[in-house]
Amino acid sequence: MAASVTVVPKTVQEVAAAVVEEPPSRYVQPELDRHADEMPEPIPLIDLSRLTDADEADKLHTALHTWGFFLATNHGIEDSLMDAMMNMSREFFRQPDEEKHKCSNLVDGKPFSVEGYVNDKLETQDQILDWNAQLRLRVEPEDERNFAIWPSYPESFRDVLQEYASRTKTIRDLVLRSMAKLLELDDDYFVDQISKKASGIARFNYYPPCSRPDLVLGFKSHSDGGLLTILFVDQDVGGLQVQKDGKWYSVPAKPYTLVINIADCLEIMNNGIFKSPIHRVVSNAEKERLSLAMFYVVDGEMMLEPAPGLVDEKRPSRYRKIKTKDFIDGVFEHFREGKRFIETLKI
Ligand SMILES: O=C(O)CCC(=O)C(=O)O
Ligand SMILES: [Fe+2]
Repeated sequence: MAASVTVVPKTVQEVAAAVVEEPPSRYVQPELDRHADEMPEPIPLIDLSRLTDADEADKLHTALHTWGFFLATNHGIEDSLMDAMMNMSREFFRQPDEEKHKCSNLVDGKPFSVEGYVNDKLETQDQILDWNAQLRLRVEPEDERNFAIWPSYPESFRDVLQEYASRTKTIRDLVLRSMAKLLELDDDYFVDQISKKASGIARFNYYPPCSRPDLVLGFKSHSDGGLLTILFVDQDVGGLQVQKDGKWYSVPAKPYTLVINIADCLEIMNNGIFKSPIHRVVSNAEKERLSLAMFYVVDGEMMLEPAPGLVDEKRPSRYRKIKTKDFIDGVFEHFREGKRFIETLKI
């Protein structure tokens, strides 16, 4: 086992700015095969304004069953709000380092919080880092928004994010209700699991171009730890790939559509009927890429377990019960090593 160390690396933006030819070895993925196939059939594009129609609900069912991902249109967020959100993010990341560090998650040089302009903890010497800088901000519960750490530049960042977050929360509930219906649960089953203490994190990802995209990953292979993720990807810059039956497929970037995926807590709650997809992001040499992922989780004190209505003799519970907080801690620990904690809970 590698010796444990706590080293705070430079953020990837600082590293990327200094790199001329080769990325430092800490970022180099051994034997990376970044190839992905075209999807045999495109990921279904779901019209969220028509989810009560049987044909649209069927499409959602197919998407969740096949990919765990779907593309969403007519989601209720105006193009202008999406543009504003992405532009704010771009402006934030383009600031000089000392400005961004005002939102740092460090105290005395050590990471203290999941929130902020993030420096990930380096737990071991051989941990490989992603070619990706992040700003993470808690948006739920609303009364726990820590504005002290939210960027004050660009000036309207705060208002735009609050508006954006109120829209994605509505989308979250709409999708959770549709999923419950597809699983023949009470429509509100999943929504009712979300108490006032449930959290929502906005994660702004910034992927600098990399001179050697064949050596690094923007985001290493993982599944999301929460309940549901609502992702908004920069126009025209691809890179997201999803795994199915051990093969990688490219997820197309489509302007003004959202990419929504099931995450691990929901896989447990639906007893593995819909899986939380494994995905990653490959880097590119020319263009910077941005994305904004809204992660929704249940309250940390809640016990995670399959919905009783989805457990019977034919389909016994497939996951061990666990407190959500312990689950999320396990997700972070395993992610650093490129592993998935959910695998350890399978019965
Ligand atoms: O940037 C992307 O397309 C995906 C980001 C992602 O997977 C994540 O933030 O968990
Ligand atoms: Fe993800």
